[in-house]
Amino acid sequence: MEISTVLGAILAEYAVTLVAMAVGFLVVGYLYEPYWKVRHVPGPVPLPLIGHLHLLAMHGPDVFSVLTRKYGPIFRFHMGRQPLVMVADAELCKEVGVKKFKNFPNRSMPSPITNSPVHQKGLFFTSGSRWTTMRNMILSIYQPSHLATLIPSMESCIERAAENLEGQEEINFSKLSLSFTTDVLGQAAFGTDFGLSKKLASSDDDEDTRKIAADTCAEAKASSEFIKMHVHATTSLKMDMSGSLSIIVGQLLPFLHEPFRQVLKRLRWTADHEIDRVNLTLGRQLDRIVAERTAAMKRDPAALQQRKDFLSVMLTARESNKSSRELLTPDYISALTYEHLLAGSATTAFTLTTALYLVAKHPEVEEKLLREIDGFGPRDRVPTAEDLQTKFPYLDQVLKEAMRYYPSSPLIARELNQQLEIGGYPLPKGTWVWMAPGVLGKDPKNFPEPEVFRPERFDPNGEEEKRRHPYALFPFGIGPRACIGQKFAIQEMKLSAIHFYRHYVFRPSPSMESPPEFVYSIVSNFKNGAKLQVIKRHI
Ligand code: HEM
Repeated sequence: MEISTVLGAILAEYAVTLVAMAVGFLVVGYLYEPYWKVRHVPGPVPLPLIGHLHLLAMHGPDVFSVLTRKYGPIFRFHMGRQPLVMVADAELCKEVGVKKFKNFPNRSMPSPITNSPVHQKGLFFTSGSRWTTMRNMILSIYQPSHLATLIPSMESCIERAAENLEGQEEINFSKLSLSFTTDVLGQAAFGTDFGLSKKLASSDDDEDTRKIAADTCAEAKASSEFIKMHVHATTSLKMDMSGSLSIIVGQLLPFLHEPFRQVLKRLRWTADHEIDRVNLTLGRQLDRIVAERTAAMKRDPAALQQRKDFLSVMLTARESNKSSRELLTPDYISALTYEHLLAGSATTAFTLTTALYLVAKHPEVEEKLLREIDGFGPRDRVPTAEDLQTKFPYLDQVLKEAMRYYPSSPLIARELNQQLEIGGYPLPKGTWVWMAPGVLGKDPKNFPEPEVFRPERFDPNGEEEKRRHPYALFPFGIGPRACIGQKFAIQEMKLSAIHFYRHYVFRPSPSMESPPEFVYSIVSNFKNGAKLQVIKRHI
C-alpha cells in the first residue's frame, strides 16, 4: 500500500475522532453550561440529560425536604438540563420575594407554556412593565368593596352545589368542589352560569323537575365541554416526566422542544396533538366569547357598564383611553379572563377539599368549628364580607392549617434579572430561583410537630403564632407578585365551609386510601378524589 494512502487513512481516522470529540464536547458543554454557572450552589451531581428528575421519581415531592436536610436552605435542583436554585428558608424567601423584588419581578417560564398564548398572556406569565400596568388595571376587581358584591352569586352557587349532598351517603368532594368553584368563577369572570354543579334529576323526581334538569344538563354539557378542555389544558402542563413527549424532550434538551412539538402535534395519536387541539379550541371559544361581548357593548355600552363581571369590566376599561386600548388587545383580554378559571378554580377547590377532609379526620376540630359556625346565627343568615372577616377566627385557622398541611402550590417560581448574591452565592442573570413554601410549612422550627393537624397553631394570641417568622408560610405567594385572588378565594372558601357545616358533617370514606395520594401538576390534587361520607345534621 502506498504511504500516501496509509497517511490519508490515518488522517481521516483522526479527523473523524476529532469531529466526534468536538461534537461530544459541544453536547456536554450544552448540557452542563447552565449547571456550570451555578455550580457553587450546593446540590447533588446532576446526571446528563435528566439532571435530578430521578430523585423526583424516587422521593416524590418530598425530594425538596430531603435535599434541604442534606444541603441546607439553598440548593440546586436540576429539571433535566435546567438548574433551579431552590430557596427553603423564611428569611431568604423574604429576600427573594419581597426585599429584592426588583431583581425578581417575573416568573421563569417553563417550556410547556411558551407555546400557549392562552396561558402565556395572562397575568401569571406576563412580565416587565406590561405586568405592572395590567395588574394595576385589574386590581380594582379584587378590592374588598367589589368582592362584597359577589357574595350573593357565590352563595347561590354553593347552595346549589350543596343540593347534591341531599340523600347521599358518600360523595367525591374533589369533583363537587371543582364544579362549584368553576361555576363561581364563571359568574365572576364571564358573567355566565356554567351550571356544572346543578343537581342531576333522580328517577324519584316528577316530570317537570326531570325536564328542567334535562335542559339544565344540555347547558351544563356545553359548558362542561369547555371546562373539560380547560381541565385538560391545565393538567397537561406537567413539569415532571409524565407530560407529553415534546414536554419531556424539552425538559431534557430545550432546543428540541419546539421542533418536536411541531412534528408531534400533526400526529393524531400523540398527547401533543391533543394539547394543541385543546389549546386551539379553547382559544377560539374564548375569542368568540370576547368578540360577542365586544359586539354587545357596541350595541349598548350603558348596559355593559352595569355588568360587574371581570370580562365586562375589562372591556369597559379598555374603552376608557388610548393606552388601555393598546394594552388590552382581545387576545390579552381572553387570556386574563380565562386565567381566573386557570388560577382560581383548581386551587380553591383543592384547598377547600383538604380542609373538609382534615376536619373530617379530627372530630375535636370539627366540634370547635361547628360551635363557631352555629354561634353565628340561624342557618339562613348569610354572612356579610365583614362577618366573614371578623366572626370566624377558628375557620380562618382551619384554612391556614389546611394550606400548611397540604399546600396547593408547594413551589413558587422567580427568575433573576441581573447578577446578584443570594444566601452567599453569586447567581448570574437569568437564574431560575424557586421558593419552596411546601418545605417551610413542614419545618419544625416554625411549626412544632409539623405532621400534626392543629389549627390552634395559627391562633393570633398563641405563643406559636407570635414566635413564628412572618414568612414561614405563604400559601398565596409572596411580595408584589403574590396571588391577586387571595381575598376572593378566602371569601369563597369561608362561605362554602359555613354553608356545608350548617347542614352536614363528613367522615373520610373507608373506600378512600389513607394517607391520600396526590398528583402534582401546576396545582396539587387528590389522585383518586377525596371521598367523604356525608352525615346530615339535625339541628
Ligand atoms: C386557595 C386558592 C388559591 C391559592 C392557594 C392560590 C395560590 C397562588 C399562588 C401561590 C400564586 C403565585 C404567587 C407568587 O408567585 O408569589 C398565585 C398567583 C395568582 N393567582 Fe392565585 N391562588 C388561589 C386562588 C386564586 C383565585 C380565586 C384567583 C382569581 C380569581 C387567583 C388568581 C391568581 C393570579 C392572576 C395569579 C398571578 C398573579 C401575578 O402574577 O400578578 N388565584 N396564586
